Amino acid sequence: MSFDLLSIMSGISLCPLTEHSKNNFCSLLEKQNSGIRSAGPYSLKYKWSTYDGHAATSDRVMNLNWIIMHNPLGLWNVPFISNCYLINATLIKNKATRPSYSVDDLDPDMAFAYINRERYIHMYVSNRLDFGHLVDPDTYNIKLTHPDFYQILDNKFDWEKRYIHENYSLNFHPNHQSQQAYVYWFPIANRRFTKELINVVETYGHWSDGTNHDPRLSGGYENVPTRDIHMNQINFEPQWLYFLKEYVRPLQELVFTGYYHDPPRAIMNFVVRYRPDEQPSLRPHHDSSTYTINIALNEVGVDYEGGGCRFIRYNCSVTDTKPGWMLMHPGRLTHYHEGLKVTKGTRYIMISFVDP
Ligand SMILES: O=C(O)CCC(=O)C(=O)O
Ligand SMILES: [Fe+2]
Repeated sequence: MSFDLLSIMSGISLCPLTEHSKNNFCSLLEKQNSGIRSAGPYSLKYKWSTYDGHAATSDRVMNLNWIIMHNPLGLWNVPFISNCYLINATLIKNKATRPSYSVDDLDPDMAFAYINRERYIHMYVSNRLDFGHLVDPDTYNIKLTHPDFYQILDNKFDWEKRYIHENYSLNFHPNHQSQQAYVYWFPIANRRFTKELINVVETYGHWSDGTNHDPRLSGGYENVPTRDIHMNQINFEPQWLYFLKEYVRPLQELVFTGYYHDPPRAIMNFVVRYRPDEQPSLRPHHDSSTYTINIALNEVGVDYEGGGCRFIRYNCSVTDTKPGWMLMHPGRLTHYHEGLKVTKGTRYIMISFVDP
């Protein structure tokens, strides 16, 4: 645990604070200078049901959830706080009120709250200011290239704000979807998403060799090989399937009406890399999917030249792709297609064969 002494106000916060949080803490304290205060950077998955016997009533559990939902705003006297709080320094100086973390076999946070209650030291939660959210140390892996990118299952709220395209919700406006030959086009991910995904796969670096022999597949054989990295190779498969369910499936239901498959299934989820001197193009084929998604990860004319996807039956080529925009098209039978030749630079796309 790291200690962050707040010099302006007399207090100690038991968690590293950002400048923004510090300022917010200080302005809170100016208004109410007493006791021990927890100010809002909750871990989103935190369960409030873990009080010891003294504090556990279902009423209280209800109330605390209510506070977290920001309704109504205020300063709340609560029986239990943990993870991130500010303690008035006078409580620490005085031996009789100094925090203690050990009582019988209680966990340290339970013991801390229990002793405060026994001593009539009030603990407060404020939800008046937004302090952001704590990450869950059990799932936040700082060894990953982009830990936040992996947080979709643990903190969907922040993940969505960080990675989903700012115009995603416009896809659901009537008549807003655009298509040609039943190839639909949607903004879905932002530039941070596309850049971080490229970084993650390039850092991993084990691209397939582009031959038909592919030990990653159950049959060991790939009929139409690309140079790619699968999501399970970067330990992102559960996260990716959740992305398909939460952000891709609703768009599919919008445009291919009457087809429901929740959750979507997908075994083949991979980033493809095209380069003139490696694999510049992909021969005509059908995908083994009910529908396929194809998200552009970088920018034509800037990062590469050429490239794109051509649907042969309709003589329809999509070459003006934009990073974070997703093509969605039927996989089998009608949408025989090819990857057009990249003549310069590197083109990256993210592909999923959904419901094979
Ligand atoms: O290059 C493209 O956009 C098409 C890729 C593709 O068809 C595939 O990976 O199955
Ligand atoms: Fe394909």
